[in-house]
Amino acid sequence: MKPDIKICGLKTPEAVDRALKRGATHIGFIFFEKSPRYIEPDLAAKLAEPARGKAKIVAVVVDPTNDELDEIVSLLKPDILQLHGSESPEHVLTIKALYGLPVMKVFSVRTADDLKRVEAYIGIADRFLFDAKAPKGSELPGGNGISFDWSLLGWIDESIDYMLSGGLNKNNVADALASTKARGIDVSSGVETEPGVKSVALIDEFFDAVEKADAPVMAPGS
Ligand SMILES: O=C(O)c1ccccc1N[C@@H]1O[C@H](COP(=O)(O)O)[C@@H](O)[C@H]1O
Repeated sequence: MKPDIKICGLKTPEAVDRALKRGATHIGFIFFEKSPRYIEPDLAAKLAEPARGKAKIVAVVVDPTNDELDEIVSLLKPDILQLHGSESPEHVLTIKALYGLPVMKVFSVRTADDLKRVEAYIGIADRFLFDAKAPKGSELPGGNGISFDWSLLGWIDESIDYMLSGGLNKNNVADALASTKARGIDVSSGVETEPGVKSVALIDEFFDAVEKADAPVMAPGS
């Protein structure tokens, strides 16, 4: 089955356009002010316009207040809220009830312990996203361009719908898909020339790598 592909941290019409042309199923906008990918909600709304009905529009927020969510939801009208902080199951339920939107809850992973609380969110979060835990000293909870040990996800049942992120790029995405049961992949730094600067060439190369990974292996002579 073809994986969902989310290109995250978009800030230009060129990058949005290329992601859509290549078949991104999700495009993400970052509403975390310390991020080099931060974008004002009104600008994100304009950039997202060509994606409506073609790809899911994802608002990435970190321990958001209701005021922040009110502004983002009313301007951007996202399809999904990506909760990338330490939102409790109760907070996720409150957000879902307030905004009526599906939630993708992020778990930041370095060790097996980081996955202990997943069960508490089953039946509450609509989807999970497993990302690498930020290195010490980083101000960003995500978007650090580093991977984690994917074998830690081995116990996660196939019935659990999750995306994978953290340092994915054209060189490791095939391996990531082969080594996990991720139904989707999410990339930001891996399609950038520097933090916050997306490259259409790298977006192309990322999609090429996913397509190659997905292509059936032909028997010799066939
Ligand atoms: O990208 C950011 O700056 C960011 C800031 C705050 C929360 C999440 C952020 N990005 C998310 O991080 C992952 C993986 O990024 P990368 O490919 O390792 O750079 C992705 O889910 C982004 O949504």
